[in-house]
Amino acid sequence: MLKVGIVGGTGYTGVELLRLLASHPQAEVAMITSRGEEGVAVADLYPNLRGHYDLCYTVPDVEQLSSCDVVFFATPHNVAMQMVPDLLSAGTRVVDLSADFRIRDAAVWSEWYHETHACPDLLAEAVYGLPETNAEAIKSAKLVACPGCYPTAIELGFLPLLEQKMVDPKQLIASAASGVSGAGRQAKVDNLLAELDGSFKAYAVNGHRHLPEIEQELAIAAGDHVGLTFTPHLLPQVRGIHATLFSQLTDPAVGLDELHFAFEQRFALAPFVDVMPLGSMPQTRSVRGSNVCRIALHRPQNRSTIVVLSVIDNLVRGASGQAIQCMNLMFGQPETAGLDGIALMP
Ligand SMILES: NC(=O)C1=CN([C@@H]2O[C@H](COP(=O)(O)OP(=O)(O)OC[C@H]3O[C@@H](n4cnc5c(N)ncnc54)[C@H](OP(=O)(O)O)[C@@H]3O)[C@@H](O)[C@H]2O)C=CC1
Ligand SMILES: CC(=O)N[C@@H](CCC(=O)OP(=O)(O)O)C(=O)O
Repeated sequence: MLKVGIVGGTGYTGVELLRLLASHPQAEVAMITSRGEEGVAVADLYPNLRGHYDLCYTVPDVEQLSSCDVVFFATPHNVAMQMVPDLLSAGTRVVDLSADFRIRDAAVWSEWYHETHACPDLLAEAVYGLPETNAEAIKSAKLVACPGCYPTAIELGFLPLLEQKMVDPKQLIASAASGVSGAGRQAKVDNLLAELDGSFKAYAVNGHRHLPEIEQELAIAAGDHVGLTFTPHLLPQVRGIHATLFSQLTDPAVGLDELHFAFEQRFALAPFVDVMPLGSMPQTRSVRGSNVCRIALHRPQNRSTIVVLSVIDNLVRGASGQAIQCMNLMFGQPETAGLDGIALMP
């Protein structure tokens, strides 16, 4: 049994880790932290966990956490980076759901996160936790930096097109919308039902912190610099990301069937990417609660703009599910262990 610790267990990704790990055959959560809820039983805060956990929250303590085989950080940025060096020194492997280790360049990280990086020397060691591109490196990683939720949906949707140089890497556009659980379990006026219900809006149009992360990873896929315009939106629902991705064909003679085949081939061995039949329009509810990313490909009016639709559950494939997928790879478990739940519909 893998002994698991979770730092940040009262937030949405923390409780989603608990929900998913409850049915993992080879992992047991031994420790879960909260500074605000010390001593409270997790099942008292989250009744969906009643009967599955006897655990109570404790305050984060590196020495205690280092008795675990793996520690997940489900915390805001600038938390993991304070504790990770000591955990790694103690031989504990880390899966960080926050943005602390996603960006290779400490100066770029500081520019977008407005803090000085606490351990820039670890950035080169951290492995970006997108299993479809980095599975081999994840297997031996001591520190995995899980991708952001928007980056997961957007990178998977663009990957085959860029890797095969089928589209112009300088002309990429991603218009994406997220459910409000993406903003975490914090008291903010913007997250109130009365602010969200019946409404839809864009935000961070002039620069979202996921932009450098997505461009960094797409540049690796393309083998070239990329130019991305990324516009996030807030959806009046709890879970789900819907990304609509636009790119320009480098060779307009290439047919849609050929592009679709390239996607099918690229993800043939990926247990959590579903390349849908031509003409499909994936909905966020088709992935709600599941670790699957569903992708559909379109070429309107047979012109040279390719439209890719990519949907995920931000809390599962965009965070906790993908983090467990990485843990499975790191510890030689079946990649799908604990993750075979089917999406909830309706
Ligand atoms: N929500 C989403 O869809 C996604 C989130 N992420 C990322 O995952 C991380 C967690 O997100 P989410 O669950 O939404 O966040 P929440 O705000 O819902 O929860 C944050 C958790 O971190 C704990 N925490 C806060 N500050 C500290 C600290 N200084 N030291 C230790 N623990 C702390 C909180 O508990 P307490 O204060 O009691 O200690 C709480 O349990 C973030 O980095 C987020 O960006 C990534 C992908 C998707
Ligand atoms: C709806 C909403 O507010 N979403 C968050 C991003 C989601 C997230 O959790 O960001 P990370 O994946 O980097 O942790 C935002 O726009 O900042």
